[in-house]
Amino acid sequence: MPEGGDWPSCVEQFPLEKKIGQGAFATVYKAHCPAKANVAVAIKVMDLENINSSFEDIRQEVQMMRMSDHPNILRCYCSFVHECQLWLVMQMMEKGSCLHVMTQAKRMGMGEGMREEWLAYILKESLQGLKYFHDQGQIHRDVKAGNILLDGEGHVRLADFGVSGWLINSGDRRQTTKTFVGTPCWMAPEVMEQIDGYDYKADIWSFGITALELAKGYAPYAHFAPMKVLIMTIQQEAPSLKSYPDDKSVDGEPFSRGFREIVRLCLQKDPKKRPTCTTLLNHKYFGKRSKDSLVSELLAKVETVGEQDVENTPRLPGTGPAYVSHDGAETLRAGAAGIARGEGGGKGEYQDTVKAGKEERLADGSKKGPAAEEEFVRGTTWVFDDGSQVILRAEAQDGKGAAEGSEGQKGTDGTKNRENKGGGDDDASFYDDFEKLTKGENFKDGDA
Ligand SMILES: Nc1ncnc2c1ncn2[C@@H]1O[C@H](COP(=O)(O)OP(=O)(O)OP(=O)(O)O)[C@@H](O)[C@H]1O
Repeated sequence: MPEGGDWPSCVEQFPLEKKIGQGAFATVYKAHCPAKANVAVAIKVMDLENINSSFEDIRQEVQMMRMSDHPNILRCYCSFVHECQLWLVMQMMEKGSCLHVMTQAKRMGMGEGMREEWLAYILKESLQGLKYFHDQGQIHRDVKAGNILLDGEGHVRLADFGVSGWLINSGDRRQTTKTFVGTPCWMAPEVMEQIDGYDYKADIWSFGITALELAKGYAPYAHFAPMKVLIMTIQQEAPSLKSYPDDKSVDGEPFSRGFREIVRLCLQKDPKKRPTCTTLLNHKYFGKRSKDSLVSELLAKVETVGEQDVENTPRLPGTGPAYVSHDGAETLRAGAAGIARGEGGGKGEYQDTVKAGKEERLADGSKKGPAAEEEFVRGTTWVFDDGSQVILRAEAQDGKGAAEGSEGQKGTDGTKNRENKGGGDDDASFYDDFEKLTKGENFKDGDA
């Protein structure tokens, strides 16, 4: 392994061979580095258009990534700018991400999700990597199966630390700053609400969602449109295996009590109640875990990345990035407070509610009594990967709320807005349109 020493930092030293992955913001290629004994590397190429951080910030973070030294953290060897792209030269993990492995396994007829002994090992290793970040006072912010990488020997490394913080929607930069916030399905409720801020416990929530994702092959609300994911996460009970049509493992076996317990502990809505990585690692569920069957029964069957063409598998609706647009700290702090954290949000009682002013409006246009005394902000906008937007707007003074759903990039000004300034019938038709808008119809095929 070519650790240490100076790495070259020019494109000529990394002739790209094959595309091995496609994310929302980056394309990943395989290359070999002649100056480093021809070692195989993975190069993540990101358009600078998508990057919202200063080069100094990125330089410092890459420096930190380069210095990260843990068996469960992906190494970043060097980075440089080429034309309008940022190149990150990283350690090659031959089997790609857990998401990639699960997609391949499904295609081979091995079913959806991983067997429990495989995923328990992967979770334990990932948790060790996450603990390393947390011990250094860092938050990962984007823990998910797509960011857990595997090699052929069953080594597990957490990737993309810090990268999410650099990104913005490349859409309309003129109008507003769009801060990358996360991927709705994995986002903790407190990250969505942005009321009191959030801390490293947000990663523990994402870890719990990832546990379910590995178990069943997709995140609990992945089939719902992003706005719905936000509302469900905030309003409903925390997801669990019960959120799926059946709660069995891919081999038809029920998941262990230990697994259910880990998921329950991580997916507590109150971040303070969630355990730390250390507490989780001390749980007997993570006691003795072997990679043997993962390697022989799964990884041995999965092709090495770069040996097959990368297909742009369409994303499920709730699995694309989401941003919050804001005009300043004030708005961001209040964030999605405009999304009702409904008292009516019990299990199976999902309601499309948007709180506006001092009222809570239901999907049928009726009102549901006085909402909690919260400060509402003007114009909190969630922007999703497909360009669709939902603007939650409140006029606290007169109690009349307005919510707009808009489809991005339509019309000459770049936006097509659907306005509603309060009022029952208008509300009902707004929600009809809103429902249509968020059904996922706007998700383009091939949006990977
Ligand atoms: N170091 C690596 N070694 C091998 N394969 C990699 C490596 N990094 C990324 N990949 C592959 O490339 C794919 C795309 O990676 P990328 O980080 O751009 O997107 P993602 O994490 O899958 O999705 P998103 O853009 O939503 O974060 C991964 O799913 C993985 O299969």
